[in-house]
Amino acid sequence: MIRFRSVTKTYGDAAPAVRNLDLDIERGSITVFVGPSGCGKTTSLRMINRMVEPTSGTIEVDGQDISTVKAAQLRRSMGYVMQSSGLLPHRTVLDNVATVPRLNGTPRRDARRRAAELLDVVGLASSLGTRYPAQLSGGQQQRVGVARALAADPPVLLMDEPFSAVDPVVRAELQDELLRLQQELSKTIVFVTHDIDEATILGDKVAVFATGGRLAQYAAPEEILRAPVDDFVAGFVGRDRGFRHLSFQDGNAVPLHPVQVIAADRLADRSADRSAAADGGWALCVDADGAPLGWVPPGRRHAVTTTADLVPGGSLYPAGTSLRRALDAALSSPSGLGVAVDADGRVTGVVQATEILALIEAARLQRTGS
Ligand SMILES: Nc1ncnc2c1ncn2[C@@H]1O[C@H](COP(=O)(O)OP(=O)(O)OP(=O)(O)O)[C@@H](O)[C@H]1O
Repeated sequence: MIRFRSVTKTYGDAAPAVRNLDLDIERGSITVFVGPSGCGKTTSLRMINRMVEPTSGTIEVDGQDISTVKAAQLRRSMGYVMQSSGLLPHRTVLDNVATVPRLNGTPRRDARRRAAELLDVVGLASSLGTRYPAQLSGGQQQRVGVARALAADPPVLLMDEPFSAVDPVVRAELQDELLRLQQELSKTIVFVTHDIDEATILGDKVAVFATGGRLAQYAAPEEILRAPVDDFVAGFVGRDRGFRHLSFQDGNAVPLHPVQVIAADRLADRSADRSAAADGGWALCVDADGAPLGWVPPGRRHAVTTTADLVPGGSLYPAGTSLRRALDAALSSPSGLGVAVDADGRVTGVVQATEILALIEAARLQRTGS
């Protein structure tokens, strides 16, 4: 547990960067500091490992006031990941990851073996170990940064906008990867971001900071989206917050309907599925494993003879996940039918936007007791 008690930080004679912060961060959870630029997120994060000293107040880690612990010793128990991966350019990836264990006295060979394991843990091929940082993509460099922070197996991981310099697709991958890692590792992670979407995806708890270093709200992400405490938080979580909140609503109750399916290797078969064409419904083409390939529009069965003729599908709904995924699948599908898939990517049925909206409305009525 990391505990901030009435912590204020003032740089020189400027207004406080962090103002009277009280915050309890639970062990083994991901806590996200989010807020606009200059509101004191990084300062708050850096006070945890004494890169920045508070002007007043105390910070405790597992009951111990960190001002009584040597900064170097404290930092050994806390991995740190920055926006720029901060890798040493003249060292190979493997040696970068092995740096802290080496400093801690781990023999070179053991440190390298552990480093190679960690590359695997963060989803990097071991062949990348002999490269230099400049020979990696931005996303790969950030993964190495995470591996390096994990190398000494610290209980606490401090992450300062670690994914903000990579493109949105890679960023989403890195977020998924972090959540997967956390399931295995159960570290206490404190994560700084500007991005409310990232905060709600990653955080068990989210601390929204307002300008002037004030903690505006500290709660589970679903609560922040559903019930922002003030206009500042409401404005910060933004216009899409109703839609984002659907991420936290269980999709298990969404009715799955059967869909007309055509195997890809039957597309060219003129004698097959004529009746399907005649009925005027949308048909879904699937590959040999049952994964969706695209749609055959009503009455167009005769014109679709190869997969190149298919109408591309929308997003997929991994069955039972959130209402957001279900609704997005339905809204993005050319047929209006959202394609549900199982864990192996096989089509299990389709969902309809009107039915999902009815569930959302029922949940709202239940919540408000009306
Ligand atoms: N070393 C420093 N010396 C003087 N002022 C600083 C220093 N570090 C931060 N500040 C000031 O403290 C305030 C909070 O900065 P901080 O970096 O903690 O905010 P932030 O929310 O992390 O911002 P960003 O998202 O832009 O990184 C800002 O006004 C900043 O200019």
